[in-house]
Amino acid sequence: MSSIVATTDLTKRYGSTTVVDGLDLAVPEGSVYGFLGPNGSGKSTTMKMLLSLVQPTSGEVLLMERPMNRATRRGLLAHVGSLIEAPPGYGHLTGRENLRLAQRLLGLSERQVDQAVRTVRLQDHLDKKVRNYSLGMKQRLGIALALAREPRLLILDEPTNGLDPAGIEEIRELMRRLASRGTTIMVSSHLLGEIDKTATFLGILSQGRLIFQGSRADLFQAATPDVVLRCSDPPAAHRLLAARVPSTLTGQELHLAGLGDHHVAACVDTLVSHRIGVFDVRRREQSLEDVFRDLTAGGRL
Ligand SMILES: Nc1ncnc2c1ncn2[C@@H]1O[C@H](COP(=O)(O)OP(=O)(O)OP(=O)(O)O)[C@@H](O)[C@H]1O
Repeated sequence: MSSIVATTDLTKRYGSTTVVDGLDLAVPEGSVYGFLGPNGSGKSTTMKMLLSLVQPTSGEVLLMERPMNRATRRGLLAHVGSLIEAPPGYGHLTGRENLRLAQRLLGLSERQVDQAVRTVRLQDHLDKKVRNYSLGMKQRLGIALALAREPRLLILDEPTNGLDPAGIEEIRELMRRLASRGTTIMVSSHLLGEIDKTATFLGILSQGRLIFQGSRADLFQAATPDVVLRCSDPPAAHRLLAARVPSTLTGQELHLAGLGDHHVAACVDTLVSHRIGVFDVRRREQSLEDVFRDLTAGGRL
């Protein structure tokens, strides 16, 4: 699969603070790439570097397999639509007037604008002033402006921020529709649940570093779920194992964190050799939220 966005060692420093730290991003063509990370982890800065709105301190950006630089920037960005931070649009103008402005500015056809408006389902609200739009409508107008040039790649920074559940679902549904037509979407969020169901690929950022990149299945595989162990003498087992592995005693269950299969076997061995009967050993069921929380809290992987 070819990468429509690829970065090598992409880094941004402000003074002595590194806010984006050596990113090697690979966004597969045709994917919905969920770019996740807590607030302040560097998502917006990264997206701005991809769009050449912020100059990287070091590293390289390839869009559509071509390096982004002063000479290629204009040509490459003609294939990219974006919505970064606050939705664009002049409040004192109507939706239609805003679209007309963009149409003239970007040299778009009537058909392109019409189609974009229909895609975001804004055709019945075009004569209203944008300042009277709901946040969801403003976001949809922003996406329509980004879509009108029929981009191969759409970069959306927290498009569901501040929306109510219905608005969030609308944006999700829109992303799914666009993806099914072949547009690659890179979408950021600090809330996994908001893009989890839409994203086919995930990149997770923590303190400027990419701590995971891959499919959802890869993520589950890479994160080691806790082992839950029941045995004949939980307090004794806890005393025996706590020195070697992070272990907590919850009621009659012992929870062992971050253990690979061989370590689990070694723990069971230890218990049995101390005449503690092992009743049950299983991996804890975990949601994607748990994995995300563990990863971003501990910065491990
Ligand atoms: N122009 C700037 N000068 C100095 N520091 C900056 C600048 N822009 C961003 N930062 C810092 O870089 C860090 C990452 O910010 P960024 O906006 O990229 O994070 P984010 O993951 O998008 O978070 P959020 O969701 O809150 O926007 C933050 O600590 C921010 O304060």
